[in-house]
Amino acid sequence: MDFDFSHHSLTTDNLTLAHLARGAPLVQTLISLINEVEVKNHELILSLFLSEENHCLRLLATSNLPPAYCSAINQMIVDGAQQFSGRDMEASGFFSSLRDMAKTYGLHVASSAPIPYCMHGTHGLFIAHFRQAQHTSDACQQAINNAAVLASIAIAHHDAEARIRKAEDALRNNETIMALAIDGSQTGIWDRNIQTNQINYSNGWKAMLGYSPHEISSHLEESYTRIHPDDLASVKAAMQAHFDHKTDSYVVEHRIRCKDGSYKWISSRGKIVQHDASGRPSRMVGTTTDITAIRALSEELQQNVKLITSLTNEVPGLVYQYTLKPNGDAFFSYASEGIRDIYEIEAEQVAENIDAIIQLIHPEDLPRYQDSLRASAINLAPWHLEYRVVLPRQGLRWRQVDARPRKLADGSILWHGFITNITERKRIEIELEGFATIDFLTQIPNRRYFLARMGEELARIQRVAHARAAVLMCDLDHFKDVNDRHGHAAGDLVLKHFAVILRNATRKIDTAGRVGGEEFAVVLADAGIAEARIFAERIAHQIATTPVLVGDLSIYVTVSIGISVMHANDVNTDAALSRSDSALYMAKDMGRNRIEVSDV
Ligand SMILES: Nc1nc2c(ncn2[C@@H]2O[C@H](COP(=O)(O)OP(=O)(O)OP(=O)(O)O)[C@@H](O)[C@H]2O)c(=O)[nH]1
Repeated sequence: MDFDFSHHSLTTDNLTLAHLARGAPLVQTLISLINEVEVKNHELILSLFLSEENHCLRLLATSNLPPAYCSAINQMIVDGAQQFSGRDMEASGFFSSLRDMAKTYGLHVASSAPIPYCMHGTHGLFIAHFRQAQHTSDACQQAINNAAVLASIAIAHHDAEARIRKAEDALRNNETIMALAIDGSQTGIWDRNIQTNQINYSNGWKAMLGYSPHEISSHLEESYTRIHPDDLASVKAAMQAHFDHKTDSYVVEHRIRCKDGSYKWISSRGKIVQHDASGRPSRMVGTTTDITAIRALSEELQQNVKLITSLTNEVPGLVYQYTLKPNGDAFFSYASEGIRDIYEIEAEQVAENIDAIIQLIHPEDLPRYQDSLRASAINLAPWHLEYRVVLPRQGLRWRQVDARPRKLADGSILWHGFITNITERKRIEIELEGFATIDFLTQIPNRRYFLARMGEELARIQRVAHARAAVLMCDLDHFKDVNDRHGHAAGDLVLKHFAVILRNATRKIDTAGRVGGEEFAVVLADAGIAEARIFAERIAHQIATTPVLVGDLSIYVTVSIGISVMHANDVNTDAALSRSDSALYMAKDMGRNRIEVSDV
């Protein structure tokens, strides 16, 4: 039996659109649509299935289709959109199996209509059943097609709304995160209309200064009254620089008055974000961050640095930090003002390398200086040294260094230490040493005592007829090489070793002394040239054949010796000494490791 579907479809459209306008849930809208079509034909049962991504059908809306039959359709797989076109259903394998299944539920498949989606494709399809077997009229098919279009609109509308809701949720979420971040960073936001000079502040901005949301006006001029008078010029200059395109953004730190009259330090940043049609800036937005606490902390830090600097500058001498990099680069990472007195240079001169200092160290002390520093680095042992410097203004001066090394993660070594002026102490020490009789290093008579003993011997010769005495000057050969090759400490051991040889070789009536760095002298009482030569040969042989052991090293040295005898008519001790010295000079000249006798 036929029905006037064309009149009916108009009512259905309106009803469906009314549902959409009301924002009714999708399924409710679709069921109302289905009811509207069914109510005009009692034999018709409409059902709407969505096609899933896995090519299955899923029931979305029906009023009268038996649930068990719906579940069976839900399991069916559809192979393509073309099968959904109603008139072709006879040709479709899907519909022939659907028709067989419908019969088991006492129903007859009448027709179907795809639910269009965009230009091509479908959301799914309407399937129409009849309770009695009958022909589907064109008008009926038209009504089903029309319902399919309306369903498509309802589904698209629903999808669009869902997308908008999702975007709104994401935006709200972002806004919440942004608000939390701004709150947590003690930051307020401002927005300035450059042409009207109105500024709007966020509530957080106002709260930062202790104001409630309605307490601050939006006049630019009023904002200037809150800026500390001493900072106003720099704030305006920073703003102008940005307006004049001299800066990418407006950035300034200044003080601002709070509601209670106190001042806070703030960091204000902003940027022009809009221009009017003629290109003039029209809007600027920015942030204001409370940096009072950070400023206070940095001021405290600066005070501490000042305190440490003035303390180190007050300490007499040079307080310093010295760095030795794994690649050998060395420099003073810190040097107090004392460097001007200790080395007569500026800290900057040694901030990158220490050449300026190396040049000032006395050449004789430089090897000791470098050896001891190296040893401190290798053993990570405290560095202590007394050494001489030759300064442009002060001349020869004594310095003492004391420093502690520490190894850093990158392999560098860092010393913290100080260098003091010990010139006066050294002067007294040297003076006192003059009064002493024993040489500290070798523990044999020193030069002063040796000359005194020589004087006594000369007096004896001048007093006693036929009395004799021989004078030997001994100088170790190439001693500088020993120092250079094995270090100063090894050189000291060699000096001590030779002193022991001399002490063991001399009698009570003889005197052996250290008269210079590596120079030794001997007075042999009651001895002439022949006895002196035998003595000289003995000690020369001993030193040449008994090595000094330094660790695994055996250091061999030789000695050159000059011999002369004292004369009763010598005016002083210098006479015999200088004759022996000339003979020694000859021995050196003739190739070293030799004994030469003065012929005078
Ligand atoms: N280890 C050590 N070396 C010293 C001491 N006093 C002086 N010297 C060093 O002795 C060396 C003497 O060197 P030179 O005068 O050039 O003589 P040399 O190398 O022995 O050469 P010749 O005498 O010509 O064979 C210098 O390098 C001094 O630094 C000391 O107390 N200990």
